Amino acid sequence: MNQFIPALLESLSQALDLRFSLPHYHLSGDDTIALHHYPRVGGGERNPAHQDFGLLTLFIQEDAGGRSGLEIADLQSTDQKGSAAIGASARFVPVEPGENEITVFVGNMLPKLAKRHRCQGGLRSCVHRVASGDRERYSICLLRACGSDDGLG
Ligand SMILES: O=C(O)CCC(=O)C(=O)O
Ligand SMILES: [Fe+2]
Repeated sequence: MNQFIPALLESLSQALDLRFSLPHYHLSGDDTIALHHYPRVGGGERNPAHQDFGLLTLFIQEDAGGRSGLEIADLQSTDQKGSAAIGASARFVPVEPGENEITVFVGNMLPKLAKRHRCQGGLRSCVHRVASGDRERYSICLLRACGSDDGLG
């Protein structure tokens, strides 16, 4: 993990055409690993629409076949702001990663950093939720934060 994460972040810096190096902002970062177990639920949401606080979130989710329940908001489909209002108005799109794939979400801090570095590209924090489903679901999320001295908290 110690080598993989910086290499992945450097690749993302290039792919997103950022004018700064993402690994730099992680050297002193406080990270959170979240292990989720969602029981089967017939209706409603298992995790309501929200944005993650950090720079990026990396997900590994089991491939149990069928729909996992993880969905992202199409931010073009609403002019609302804030995750609750977006959650109530946006169109949601299922995220179905294949085997051995990692899903990467933009968190709240990355657009702020991009703005600070005057990067183009209109990065926006990903609004996501876990919908109901007739399968149990497990996921592992690594929420990457900035260091506390980066002034973005
Ligand atoms: O379990 C999932 O796939 C989503 C979890 C999540 O959104 C989070 O931990 O912030
Ligand atoms: Fe999340």
